[in-house]
Amino acid sequence: MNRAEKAALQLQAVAVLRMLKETRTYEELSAVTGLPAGDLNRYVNGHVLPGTDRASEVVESVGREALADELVARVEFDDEGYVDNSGVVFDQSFLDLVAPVAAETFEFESPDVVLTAATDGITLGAAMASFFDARLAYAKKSKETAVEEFIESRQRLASGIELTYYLPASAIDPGDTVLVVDDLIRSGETQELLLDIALQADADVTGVFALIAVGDEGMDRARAITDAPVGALTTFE
Ligand SMILES: O=P(O)(O)OC[C@H]1O[C@H](OP(=O)(O)OP(=O)(O)O)[C@H](O)[C@@H]1O
Ligand SMILES: Nc1ncnc2[nH]cnc12
Repeated sequence: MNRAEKAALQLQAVAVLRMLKETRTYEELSAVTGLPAGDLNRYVNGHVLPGTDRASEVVESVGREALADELVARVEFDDEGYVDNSGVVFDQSFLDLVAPVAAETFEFESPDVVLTAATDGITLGAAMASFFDARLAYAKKSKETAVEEFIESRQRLASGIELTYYLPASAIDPGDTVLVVDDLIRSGETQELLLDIALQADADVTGVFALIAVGDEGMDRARAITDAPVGALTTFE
């Protein structure tokens, strides 16, 4: 490992520890990592960097299960079953850790474009695009100013209200590979619209990923549209 690789690993470990510290005391973090609370405090505050052996242990321990547990600790449901996931989608460092784990778990091929829906999908989309070194495109419920050409997809929801998403036509080229991501899938209506936009763009979908699936309906709906892998970090019933 050269000096730059060591430094990158050490900083990655600090990012993991900071993420875990959000929902834990130093004593609890010590119990999770097996490292002394005093050392953890110095790492998290940036006064000292962990040595490379400790750093690689910390980074390697953050698999799907650890991130899924963290996600569960950060989301809240209201009385009607709606999810408040701002503790996750407002935390870019957490999402940056999710990207490599999602890529490995679901074996998504590296895409040309990560496609998501504004608003709450954007931070996850940015993390995934950065990990894959891909472009990020987000469809919006309104037309972007000064853009002439859009791909648009419209659907009438169960409520009778029509939902339309617009994507600037230049965002995806024919033949691009596209990974569709979103923070949450419930009915799958949003995914259906995003997949339709990818289809209209003549793109190849390499996968669908959500942080949170509420029930199976949305995931099943996505699977009915694409043969590519469809996965969520956590499914809530
Ligand atoms: O599977 P579905 O039933 O379609 O629900 C999932 C969608 O709902 C939420 O977005 P919302 O429409 O609330 O827009 P926002 O991101 O701007 O809050 C969420 O960010 C997903 O995009
Ligand atoms: N925040 C949310 N929780 C549950 N289902 C949703 N569908 C759209 N937004 C949602």
